[in-house]
Amino acid sequence: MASGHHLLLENAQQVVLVCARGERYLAGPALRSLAVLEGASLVSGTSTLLQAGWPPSCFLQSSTIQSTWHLNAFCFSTLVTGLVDAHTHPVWAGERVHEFAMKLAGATYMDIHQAGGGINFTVEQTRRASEEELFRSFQQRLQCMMRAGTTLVECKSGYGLDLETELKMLRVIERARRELHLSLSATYCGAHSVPKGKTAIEAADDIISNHLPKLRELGRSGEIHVDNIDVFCEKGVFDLDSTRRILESGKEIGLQINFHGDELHPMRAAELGAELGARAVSHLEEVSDEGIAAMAAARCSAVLLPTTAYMLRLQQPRARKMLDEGVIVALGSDFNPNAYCFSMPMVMHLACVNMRLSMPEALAAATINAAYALGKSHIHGSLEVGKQGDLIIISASRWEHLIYQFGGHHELIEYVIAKGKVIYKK
Ligand SMILES: N=CN[C@@H](CCC(=O)O)C(=O)O
Ligand SMILES: [Zn+2]
Repeated sequence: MASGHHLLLENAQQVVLVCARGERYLAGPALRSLAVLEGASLVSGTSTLLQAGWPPSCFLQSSTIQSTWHLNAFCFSTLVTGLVDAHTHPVWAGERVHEFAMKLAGATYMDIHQAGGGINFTVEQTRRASEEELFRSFQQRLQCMMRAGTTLVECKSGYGLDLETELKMLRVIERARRELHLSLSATYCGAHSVPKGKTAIEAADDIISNHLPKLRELGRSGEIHVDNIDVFCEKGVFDLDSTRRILESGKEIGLQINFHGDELHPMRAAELGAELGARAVSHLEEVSDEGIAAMAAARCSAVLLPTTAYMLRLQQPRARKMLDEGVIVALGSDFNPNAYCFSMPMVMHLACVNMRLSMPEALAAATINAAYALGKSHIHGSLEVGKQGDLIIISASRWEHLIYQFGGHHELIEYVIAKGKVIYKK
């Protein structure tokens, strides 16, 4: 064994790099086959082993590795780059299992929302919860995501709506970023719903005049780091004009635009996202043909959320048309009290069956393309030199088992490794 490395994984059946030429995303024909090494080994740490003549694509670098691991005899194991979850709402209090029963009995998402349930119900519970309480439940949810193979996760605020509670949520996300092993992308989603007692225009004014200046101040002082800005652009929530005003103001203070659009009604949100230079628009069940073309041209990624369409029995987003037109398709779990799913392997399975993605398309959407949607594909989303050493080890001869075995990820995932360090062992 050569010296100088920190993590050496030998004799894997397959090593799934996803891509190997520094691509920032995969779209079009590049999705037909992923970069997979057969019968390979991998090292994460220093580049010493390059001298031992190993293929350079097997070398990762991480500056934060604490100890040396040497895992051998993986002849029945496959290494896969860590999964990226591009859309979650993981910080909240209370529960909404009763609403699942209402939906099964025929209520729509908007029936429940307009009757004061849904997001507004969770807002009341979250406002009452202490920061510590929110952190504890958030930490447990991140653990569940991690055990399902997620190593980078987007985390939204948006169950506060008032400045005080939005900041409480963002502090919880910031604490997790500093204390826990997973990588996080923080999203300010103060326009997730119109708060009681305000119109959408008043809520937008409050966000633009009060929330965003405070975020800029806290970002400058280093107290809270926010990456993205989000709005729920939907009929009866924020219309296109209010959405535009909020997103433009967010962009002015340096946030990446990444918002909910064209979910329940066609809103021309995709067209807006393309025009504003958004990194991503999520949902898109009701996207127009023009919206798809505009997103492809603008390299604005589509974050598709198979759990939502499944849970709410919505029409599926037209993923095949998006892929055929060259849109960068990413996936997210949409974990929230409405769609309670931690598992990106299950999300990929649903994307394949219900949205007709191939397995390579689904894995790219849950790794390099999800990282692109978060502006992080230069360090996440594939196993390549210079990227963070995030990967999972599954007990299977081929990576496709991770998607094929629906709900089987707990049995399959043996190890989760983040920044070159083992953070979970089954
Ligand atoms: N559509 C808006 N937001 C969430 C649902 C949040 C909730 O119902 O609490 C979503 O992405 O599905
Ligand atoms: Zn959402």
